[in-house]
Amino acid sequence: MTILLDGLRVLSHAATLVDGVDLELTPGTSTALVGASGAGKSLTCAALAGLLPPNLQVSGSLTVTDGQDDGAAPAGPNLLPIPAAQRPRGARIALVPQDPTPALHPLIPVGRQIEMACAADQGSRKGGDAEPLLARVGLEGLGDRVPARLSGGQRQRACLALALAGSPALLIADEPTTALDVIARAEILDLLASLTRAESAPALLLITHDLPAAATCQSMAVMAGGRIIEQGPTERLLTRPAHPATAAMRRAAADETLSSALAAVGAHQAACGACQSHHAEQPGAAA
Ligand SMILES: Nc1ncnc2c1ncn2[C@@H]1O[C@H](COP(=O)(O)OP(=O)(O)OP(=O)(O)O)[C@@H](O)[C@H]1O
Repeated sequence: MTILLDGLRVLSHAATLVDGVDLELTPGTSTALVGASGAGKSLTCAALAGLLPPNLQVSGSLTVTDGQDDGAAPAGPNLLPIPAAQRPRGARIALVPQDPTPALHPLIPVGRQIEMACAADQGSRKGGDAEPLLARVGLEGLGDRVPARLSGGQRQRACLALALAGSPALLIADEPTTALDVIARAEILDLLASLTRAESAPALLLITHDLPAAATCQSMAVMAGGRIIEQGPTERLLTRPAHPATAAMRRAAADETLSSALAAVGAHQAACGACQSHHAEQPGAAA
């Protein structure tokens, strides 16, 4: 199976917001979509997921080709003009939002919400079984809790389970770790990586500003000004970026780490200096 986005353009009146984006995604692989604020990442993903606001015009094609990757299988219909809810089963593209709270019903236990999503996917009135999905995202035994009784990381896991209930060909995670502490962040990145290794795994597209998070993906696409300026294996882009904007992002990420470490060392030395002179002034302090 291959998910092929070809020549995506998104326009708002005369303004071109996304300008000729091509992506090829295969189930079981992970791709990070990175770029500065306003580069066009969210609009690209909204177009992929069939969730663009109605004030925007879209052109290009998005096809999900089923079967073997030998080019023999016919491509499906162009999904770009088809809204998310009307896309055919097996060609669905799920978007996990940055903030899980508004995406979950506040009064319904998350297990029930997942059952309803499974039932909707199967077109049945009976609830589906939430347990396998709860287990897949590490929420075993927590299905009877309403979202307010879950941590931020657990709510993000519940959103992932809801997205997986539709058996998507592609799972898009939009900055899924922004609101999380470092431990929950690492756990969600680990979970996303494990989802792509599972049997009948979807393709994963991770939108992020966070280059260390992008490094957990096999490949990376860098956006600027509505275009993809560079894409390829993550290891190559992070070690030998070809485009100056990718190199600048890499330097900024490295400087950020270095400057915060230096600031922390400086603060520590200042505190130690103050502490030592305080002790030296005390009667009986060792010289
Ligand atoms: N509904 C809309 N109508 C008109 N312009 C829009 C709309 N949504 C986004 N834009 C514009 O399109 C451009 C790309 O926006 P987009 O949200 O895709 O950027 P982004 O790369 O996801 O940024 P960020 O990382 O800050 O979320 C921006 O200039 C933005 O102002």
